[in-house]
Amino acid sequence: MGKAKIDAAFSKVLNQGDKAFVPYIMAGDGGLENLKEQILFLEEHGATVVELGIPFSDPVADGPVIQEAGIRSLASGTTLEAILTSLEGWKDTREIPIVLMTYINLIYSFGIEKFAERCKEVGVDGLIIPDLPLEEEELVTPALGKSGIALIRLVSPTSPPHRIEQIAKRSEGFLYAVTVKGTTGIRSEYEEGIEAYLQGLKGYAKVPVLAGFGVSSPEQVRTMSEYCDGVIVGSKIVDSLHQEDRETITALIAASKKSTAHLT
Ligand SMILES: O=P(O)(O)OC[C@@H](O)[C@@H](O)c1c[nH]c2ccccc12
Repeated sequence: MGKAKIDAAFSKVLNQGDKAFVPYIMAGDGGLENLKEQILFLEEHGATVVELGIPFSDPVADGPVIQEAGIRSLASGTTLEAILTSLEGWKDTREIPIVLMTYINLIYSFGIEKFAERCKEVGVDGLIIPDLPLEEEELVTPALGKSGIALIRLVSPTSPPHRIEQIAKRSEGFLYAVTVKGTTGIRSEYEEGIEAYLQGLKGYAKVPVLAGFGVSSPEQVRTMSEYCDGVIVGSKIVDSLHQEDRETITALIAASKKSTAHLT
């Protein structure tokens, strides 16, 4: 459970020569009653860990596709407690580790200690809290440490080097390397810099380094994975689930596997 479960999932994938693939989905988009089927689908098709977004009224770090998914989810009545209860109901059915992506406000109003305990109970293995800066981490790290839940840190190319080093050294579960400055779609201009940036992170991090933001095609999955341990794909997965286009999802996951690495 927890951190150890995430570590084991990455070791397994990386030891067999594949790259890690972490899909992001918004809990309750398409109805919370479908969460189990959605996650088991991702597990069955070879995802390494699922990043599960909790819908929130003020999602400052989410892009437009994810924001829309959050609005749909909230409109269908999804609550944090209902998500946790759903996860608890079938925790023995899944093997894939679950990482919740949620803002600090939600955790704070739930109660930090209570939240960490509840996460452990329902089989949540890690947390991503995008609006929790390094300086404020102490707010949650004692409770998470006690429950064995990994705190996944994010770094971005705009973080100053000493800060990147500090964050990377503390990383647990995996290090989330944001690969774009600002908006997506200008990847080719960054390619050279990105390679050095990701390889630099690998030098500091004690856990796998995964690249996220703007990865939306099998080709990008392969290219980005060359420089690190794998990728996180959000908007494209959320959009494909919403469009009921499961083939796009399986093709993205397949691109992280060694056996398809030669295909274009
Ligand atoms: O959507 P993209 O470009 O594929 O990037 C993943 C990202 O959306 C997902 O990990 C995420 C959703 N909300 C976030 C908030 C902060 C950081 C990351 C996220």
